[in-house]
Amino acid sequence: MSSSISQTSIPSEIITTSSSSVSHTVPNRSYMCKFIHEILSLTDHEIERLIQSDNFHLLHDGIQKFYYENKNLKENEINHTFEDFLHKRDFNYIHDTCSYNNKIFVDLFSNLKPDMSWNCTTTGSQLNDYSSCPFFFKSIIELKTRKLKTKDYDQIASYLTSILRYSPGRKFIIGCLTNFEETMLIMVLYDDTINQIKYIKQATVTQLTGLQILTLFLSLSDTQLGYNEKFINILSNKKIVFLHYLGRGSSSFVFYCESQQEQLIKFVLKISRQNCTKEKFIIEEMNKIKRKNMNLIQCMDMNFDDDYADYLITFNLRGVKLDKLFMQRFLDDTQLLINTWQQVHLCHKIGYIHSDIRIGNMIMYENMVYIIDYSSAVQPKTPSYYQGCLSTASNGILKILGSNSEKISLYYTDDGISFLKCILLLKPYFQHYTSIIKKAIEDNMTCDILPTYEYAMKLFKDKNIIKTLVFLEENREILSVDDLNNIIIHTLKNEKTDDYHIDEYLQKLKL
Ligand SMILES: Nc1ncnc2c1ncn2[C@@H]1O[C@H](COP(=O)(O)OP(=O)(O)OP(=O)(O)O)[C@@H](O)[C@H]1O
Repeated sequence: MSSSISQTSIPSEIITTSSSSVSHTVPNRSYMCKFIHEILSLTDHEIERLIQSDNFHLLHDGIQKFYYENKNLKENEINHTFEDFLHKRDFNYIHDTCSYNNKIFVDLFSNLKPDMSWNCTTTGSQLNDYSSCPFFFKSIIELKTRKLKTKDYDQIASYLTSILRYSPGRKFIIGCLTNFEETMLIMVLYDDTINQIKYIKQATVTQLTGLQILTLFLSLSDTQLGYNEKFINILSNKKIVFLHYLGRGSSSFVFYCESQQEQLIKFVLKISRQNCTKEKFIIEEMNKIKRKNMNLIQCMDMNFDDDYADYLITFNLRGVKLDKLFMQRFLDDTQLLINTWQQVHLCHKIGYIHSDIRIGNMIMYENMVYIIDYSSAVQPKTPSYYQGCLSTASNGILKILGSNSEKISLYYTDDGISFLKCILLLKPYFQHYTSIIKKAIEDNMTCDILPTYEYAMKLFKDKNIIKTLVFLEENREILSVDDLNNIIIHTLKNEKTDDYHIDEYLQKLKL
């Protein structure tokens, strides 16, 4: 399988670890080179005017003095000293984050720590829990005390990418890499049309000195950095208070919140870089046709009435991830499995394929399992870039992704296969292969997943669940929603019985 998989989709989790924690490094990241004025969308003349201004001179001379006084400091010391320097000059919102440990910050950057973060904080000069949410970041500065290296570009580019991929509607972000004598601007852009991130670095040919470029960077406005405050305003206008951070997906952060308007309503808020209208629509349509007592997640109408409201979605219940004990119950309790599957079937009934069925997209609430995250859902015969996870994708999908990176069509059966693969990955006899698949995702070696499934499915060909999987793979393109439902329910009901002749049942269906 080619590396194209990692470009068109964001690998997702296997069991509990978040998909996006897998890797923020893109192998062989390629950069376009542009002049400073192109990166900043300014003319040479505008840049010239800026650097002639009194404010620029004042800041530039201050940084120069700072540099000469502190050039012998160690890297971790210089961050802190530079923070002090900036705060004294009213740059209150740039923080030394070398050792910042807040959970959201740690999750956002996958345990790595940018040197300095330029945030939009509501609480003055202190970083607090929620000001390290991705959509509060304006930029990142990486401070080095040695010559800049290629790996430094990659490091800052991955920080900027993390912010960009979780910032609703944000098109680009500009960061700064400096050792004071040399400064480089890096721009990361999101091209929604081709679902790809692009990297731009500043051309080394420039008349400006490192200190001038750094001063110029610090003088940039929010808009020039790609930051848009309008989105944040919705949250403050609606007086939404964040109570708990619940987790993140590959394009969203999720919080338990309280609305401080008339009624103190509590709800789950997902803030996504992607438009959530489709996900909202699907959940609402499913709720219209669901049976009375069926467990199903619901959206809440918070009247966000704003352009940016499309990047927000609210849910009625706050679940928890399936823990070890519950996963065991999930495996043993046939009725629980059927209830969970029925939510996927309902999604099919309204004409959508969930396309990201995995344990990480199941939450537990009052002893029931709820399927979440309908954001990757697609309609059959509608080619699109695959956004689901790879660890539970059907072999059919894995094969196609291995040979091209174009849009692909999915089938309802793909969800059935993913559902059974979720169970398979938890089975004791499959654990060796579960580890291989998990490692393949972590190491970005997604090409190993398909052969692992193919090999293990031959090895365990007598297991009932594998017999169904083989049948579903063979008939992936032709099974109707109802046939698929019957097969899955039949398999779940009979999966644990030894004298079960699934072949006969499946052959009957084939006829
Ligand atoms: N209702 C909820 N209750 C508790 N936690 C939730 C809820 N909804 C989402 N979460 C948490 O937030 C995480 C991200 O949510 P979700 O999977 O919907 O985001 P996403 O960005 O669309 O994900 P994906 O990576 O699949 O594209 C979930 O894995 C889960 O941990």
